[in-house]
Amino acid sequence: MALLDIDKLNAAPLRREPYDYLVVENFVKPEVFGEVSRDFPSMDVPGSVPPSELDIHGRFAEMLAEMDGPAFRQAVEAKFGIDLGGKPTMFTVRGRCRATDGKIHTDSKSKIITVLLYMNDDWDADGGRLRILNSDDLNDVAAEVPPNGGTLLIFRRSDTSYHGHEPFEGKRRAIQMNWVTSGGVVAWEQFRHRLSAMSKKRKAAAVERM
Ligand SMILES: O=C(O)CCC(=O)C(=O)O
Ligand SMILES: [Fe+2]
Repeated sequence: MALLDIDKLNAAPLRREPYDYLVVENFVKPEVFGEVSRDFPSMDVPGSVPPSELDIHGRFAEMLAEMDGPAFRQAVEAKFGIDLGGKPTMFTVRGRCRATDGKIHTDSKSKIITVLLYMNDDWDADGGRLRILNSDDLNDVAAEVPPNGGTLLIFRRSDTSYHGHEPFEGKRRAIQMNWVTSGGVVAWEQFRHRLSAMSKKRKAAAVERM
């Protein structure tokens, strides 16, 4: 059975202002969300981690495979009027938010489309709600997306695709998927993540020795 509600994505309006984006609540079908959430990989590090560094299994693995499959790609292509054939995908997973996360940015130029899929239960906190911004000002808000379980946000990266959120510290689960310009980008990003993970482990070991 499909875990993702592609029909709901097809029916969602594409917003054009301040840049191209759309939001779909309950994109992960509510009847399977609990199982997907149960299989979310356990993560002890903050920051975004590539799936290759995690124990990806069960329903969560099935869901990533669906996101990486042709039905989802074709729906995004139709919605955004874009050809993603031959463009590699890149995934990262986040389990925790640091107080320093959420600063305004547009995403790097190598990203063509950014997909965010949130995996929290209902979100009560004031912080951590992603804002689609009209400018590089966190109060110049076009839309706010609470990272509730199953909510999908997709936007077309551009020099003005400003987004960010008020600080939040603690458990905040999200999957980011990008279609990127080339395979070299994916290799470079994975290398960068590995370096960063190594340096975090070294720091943790140094603290233990103290
Ligand atoms: O977690 C989010 O809501 C957004 C994260 C983000 O913008 C990023 O990692 O580039
Ligand atoms: Fe971003």
